[in-house]
Amino acid sequence: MKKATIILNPSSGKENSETYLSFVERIVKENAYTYEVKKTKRAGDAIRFAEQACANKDDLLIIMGGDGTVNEVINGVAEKEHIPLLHVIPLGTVNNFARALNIPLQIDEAIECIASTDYKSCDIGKINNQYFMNLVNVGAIAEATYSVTTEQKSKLGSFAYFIEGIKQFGEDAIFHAKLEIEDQTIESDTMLLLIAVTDTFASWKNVIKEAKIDDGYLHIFVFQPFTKLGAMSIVTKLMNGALHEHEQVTYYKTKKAIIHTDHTKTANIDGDEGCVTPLDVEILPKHVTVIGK
Ligand SMILES: Nc1ncnc2c1ncn2[C@@H]1O[C@H](COP(=O)(O)OP(=O)(O)OP(=O)(O)O)[C@@H](O)[C@H]1O
Repeated sequence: MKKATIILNPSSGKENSETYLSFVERIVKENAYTYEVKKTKRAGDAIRFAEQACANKDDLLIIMGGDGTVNEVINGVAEKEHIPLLHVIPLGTVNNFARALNIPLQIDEAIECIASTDYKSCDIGKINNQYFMNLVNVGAIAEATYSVTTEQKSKLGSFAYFIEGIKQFGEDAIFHAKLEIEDQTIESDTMLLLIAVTDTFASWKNVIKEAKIDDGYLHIFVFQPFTKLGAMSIVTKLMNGALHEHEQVTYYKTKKAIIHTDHTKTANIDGDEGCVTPLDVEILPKHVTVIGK
């Protein structure tokens, strides 16, 4: 029989992931898997459980949680020789990765996809000694998003990030960045740096049109300092999938970059506080196989 691990984060989203467990177990059994259920209690648990699933040579690893749990799993499996097929049941509030993979956001439908044979080989990003599957951003505006609470996210969705981000606008949010991209060195004052692997940003799918989940590239956007009014036009371009067309945004497509900033900045990795600059970023092409399209 095939082997599966189910990692369940009881604290994700509406905190109702456990109510779906028996349905997941039923579908897993019907598809001829033996399985183990592992419930997370704190940060880092999903990394450990994912490492164990690799060591156990599991065939399938099901993630019942939000983007934070998916990110931990990616960090657990990234360096391993055997990586199980991954499946995401999107139980968070934002679920960017599931959206990028066209996984149904309707939970019962996402559970039924366990039986699907639509597999996608996905790129993941490596940043210093961490991994990401969706998005890294750097800057005070990005840092402000740490203060977004689960309640705000549940009520306002992506707009919760914009509301917190906009509070940070001003001179203090400007920093100097030096980007080494292939044989170019680019220097710029900026308010925000964005590095995307997928086309999905703040729960909006298909807005970073340049980025395909399996194209083998990092998609880097450097935002020159902008005003609140300027931000409106940037958001409009973003929502139309035309961010690169904005005159204050510069776009680079690359497999690798080194990013320095003039003072210590922390990168926000897949929505959570991550590593401190300088950032050594690279793409690992088609590194994980995931159920999705
Ligand atoms: N039992 C638990 N109680 C409280 N927090 C937990 C528990 N288990 C894991 N966590 C925390 O939950 C985080 C991930 O939560 P989740 O998967 O909902 O991510 P998220 O980023 O909030 O998702 P989304 O943005 O999609 O809502 C983990 O990084 C860990 O810190």
